[in-house]
Amino acid sequence: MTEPSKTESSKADTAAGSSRTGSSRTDTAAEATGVAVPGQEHQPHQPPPEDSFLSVRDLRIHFDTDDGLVKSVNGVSFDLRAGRTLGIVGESGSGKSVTSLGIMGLHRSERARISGQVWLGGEELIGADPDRVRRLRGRHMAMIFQDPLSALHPYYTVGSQISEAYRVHHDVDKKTARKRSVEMLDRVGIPEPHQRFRDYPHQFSGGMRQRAMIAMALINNPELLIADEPTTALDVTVQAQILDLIRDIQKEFGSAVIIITHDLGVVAELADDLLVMYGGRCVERGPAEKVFSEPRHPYTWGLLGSMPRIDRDQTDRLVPVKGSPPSMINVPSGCAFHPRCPYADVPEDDVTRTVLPELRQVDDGHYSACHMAQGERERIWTEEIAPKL
Ligand SMILES: Nc1ncnc2c1ncn2[C@@H]1O[C@H](COP(=O)(O)OP(=O)(O)OP(=O)(O)O)[C@@H](O)[C@H]1O
Repeated sequence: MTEPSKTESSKADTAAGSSRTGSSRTDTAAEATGVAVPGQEHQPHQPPPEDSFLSVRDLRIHFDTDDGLVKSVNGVSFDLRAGRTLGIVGESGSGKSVTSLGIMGLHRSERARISGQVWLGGEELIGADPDRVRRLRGRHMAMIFQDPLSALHPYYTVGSQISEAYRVHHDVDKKTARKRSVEMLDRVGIPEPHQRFRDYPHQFSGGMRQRAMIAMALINNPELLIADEPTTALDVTVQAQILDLIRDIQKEFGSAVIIITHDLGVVAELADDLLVMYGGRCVERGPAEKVFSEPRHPYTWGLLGSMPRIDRDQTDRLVPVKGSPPSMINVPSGCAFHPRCPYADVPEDDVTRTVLPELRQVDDGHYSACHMAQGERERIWTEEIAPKL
């Protein structure tokens, strides 16, 4: 990977798509990238596949809180090739944002315990020098947050922040950076971008702030773009524009994209692959079309509704699953989904309560972490349960 410019500043790091305050739950006071989870620090290092731009291996992120250890992410692994889009779905609190902030190296609190491996373009990030991670983050990765105010500094004009994000990584004068920033504001649908360039964030509406943050995230044509609910605050027309823009940037620059959303229309439209999270784990993963048409985990069945279809309406959202998400301090034993699983009561099914189901291949490139979708239980699943759903 090309070494980014050495003229980087922390303000520019902010502008390039990392967070001013991180998330509200991310401590920016310390610069450490976290401490290893006890017992996990001796994982053997396996190099990622050559065709993968981002490889995540056994990522675990826990937080030491006054109430106990919050086990937000418990062993997530995947590969993402350049030019591909991975959709991450799951209920609120399933660990989607913590995973993405972990990939970006944005868990800076000393209370964060992080282990596993994150390889970006062949370079390992977990445990790497924080300055190096910051440089990579500004130049090669960008993140679009749910809350644009977390990325925009209130004291600087929107235009100056976007320009600064560009200048940090390109040896250009202010005029050129300004021209490029105005172009980006225009591309994300900000009206009168020349005038709006001089406005402060509070002078923008919520939707415009979201678009300005997207402009800032995309200005350096990031090779990895993580979009966490990128279009939630926007009306349908602007949503479509933003999704088109993400797609255009991806096509033009072959970026790898991770999209986190509750909106099935967005994943159906953008994602090549889907990763379903529950209780900080990946419970199902595979080509989006397969996961939509033949979901193999009862949780995914629940989320998608009983008749999952790839051609869902744009406004469809993930369906709430009966029962409550697990506590991340006392994650249920065995399969964390078992207290809510309508099929955990099949005869002699103690295994769901005691044995953690591994993520196993159930079809070509399609993985499920459900005892029922594996081995002996495959028959119960395919012959008795699936036909009734
Ligand atoms: N800094 C932190 N300290 C303690 N717990 C945290 C911290 N950050 C996140 N958590 C907890 O980790 C769990 C996963 O949170 P995360 O934000 O990743 O969920 P999510 O799937 O992104 O949800 P949403 O869809 O609502 O954004 C939650 O229980 C959350 O409260």
